[in-house]
Amino acid sequence: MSSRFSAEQMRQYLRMYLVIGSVNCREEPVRVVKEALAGGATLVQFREKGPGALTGAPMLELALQIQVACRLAGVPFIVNDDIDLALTIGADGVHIGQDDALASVVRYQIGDRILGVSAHTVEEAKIATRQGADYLGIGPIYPTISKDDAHAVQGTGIIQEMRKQGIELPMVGIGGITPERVSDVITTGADGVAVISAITQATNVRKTVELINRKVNQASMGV
Ligand SMILES: Cc1ncc(COP(=O)(O)OP(=O)(O)O)c(N)n1
Ligand SMILES: Cc1nc(C(=O)O)sc1CCOP(=O)(O)O
Ligand SMILES: [Mg+2]
Repeated sequence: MSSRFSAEQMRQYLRMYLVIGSVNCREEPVRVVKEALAGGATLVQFREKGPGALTGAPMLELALQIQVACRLAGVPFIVNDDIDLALTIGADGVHIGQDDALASVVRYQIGDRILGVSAHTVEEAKIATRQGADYLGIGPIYPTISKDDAHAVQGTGIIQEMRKQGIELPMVGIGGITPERVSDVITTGADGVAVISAITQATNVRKTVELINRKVNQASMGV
């Protein structure tokens, strides 16, 4: 089974994918999300992880506030890692990695909600496809400050390799992506970019998201 969305719709959602948790933000996370949505973020992932991450009721409250902001903007809301949280609050989907629950089991648990899976190799991408993933997160493309246990930097070559080897699933590049790097990520075959710090640490979140969106559009049109 795949999600309620077509692959083409999924590709559109992946274009400017904000990944965010309170740990990543200099200012109030809900405000950052609202600014990013105003700038045209197309998908939002709640990733409450790392030193000082919220737990319990405060974490739930933040998730709900971000979900409401996404609903009002008509943008799907994805939960990272925590399937129970996603099901409890009625999120639009989940993102899991290779060290998280098995994708085929998660697909069964979440029905036709969106399922994103991290893949670092062509083999992992093939397995995730068979197990019902709707999209792949490929990274880290560049060095990242936002994930302590990130794999070795892969460069855009991994995206090119995945496409060359016949991986057709919608795909997003992640890790160290800045507006200047968007073009290379898209032209090598990604449908979009997933970004934490370049947005959450930006002095102007809305303008940064607008710029990334513009770069994704230009690169996908070959401009
Ligand atoms: C869009 C996207 N791609 C990759 C990841 C990383 O997932 P994972 O490997 O499970 O690592 P954590 O984010 O859970 O630390 C992601 N979250 N989103
Ligand atoms: C959450 C995450 N996953 C990665 C992977 O390689 O799978 S890299 C990463 C962190 C991305 O944050 P930033 O945009 O600040 O580099
Ligand atoms: Mg994970």
